[in-house]
Amino acid sequence: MSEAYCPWTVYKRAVDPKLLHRHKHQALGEGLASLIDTEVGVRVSEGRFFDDEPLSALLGDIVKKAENELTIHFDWSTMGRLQMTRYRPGGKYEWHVDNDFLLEPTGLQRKWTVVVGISRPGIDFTGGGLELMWTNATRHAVYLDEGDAVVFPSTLLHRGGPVHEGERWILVAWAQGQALR
Ligand SMILES: O=C(O)CCC(=O)C(=O)O
Ligand SMILES: [Fe+2]
Repeated sequence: MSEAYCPWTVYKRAVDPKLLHRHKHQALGEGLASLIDTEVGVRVSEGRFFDDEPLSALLGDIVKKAENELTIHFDWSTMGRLQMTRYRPGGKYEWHVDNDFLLEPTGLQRKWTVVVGISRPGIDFTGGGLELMWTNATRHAVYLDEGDAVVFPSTLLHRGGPVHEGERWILVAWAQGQALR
């Protein structure tokens, strides 16, 4: 039997955890906005957008590497702003896709999603974690240790499962480009 193809790839220790922790503390100091999505009620988390050009460039390189490995090439031009997200106990982000709207004011669409772990599963938090939906409604759990990055198409259904104890922090970035291309 041939090996199953899945359109995502995980890179261990792709980002220096020290840098991620610095950004986490900076976001804490500046204040996190509630990301509770009351309209559809799928998201209970807090976060903050921030900029770090060298980190964006690094994440862009990771996306290009993933495109070559997965042999999928989307038309994208920028990584856009980075997002720091915190889930506390009960925090979650239910099944969704990331490309379902155009980004103001650029009109760009998200093409690739990069999630980088900042907290250690089973140590800093229990429960939670990223799951990706693939063929035949199969759920694939992705365990991201601090510094690990996963790259997947923003069209893919995914969720951040409910955190039970502790705090789960992640960095999320998106390769963005012209819509419908
Ligand atoms: O919690 C996760 O791992 C997923 C985060 C996510 O899907 C998002 O921020 O768009
Ligand atoms: Fe998402």
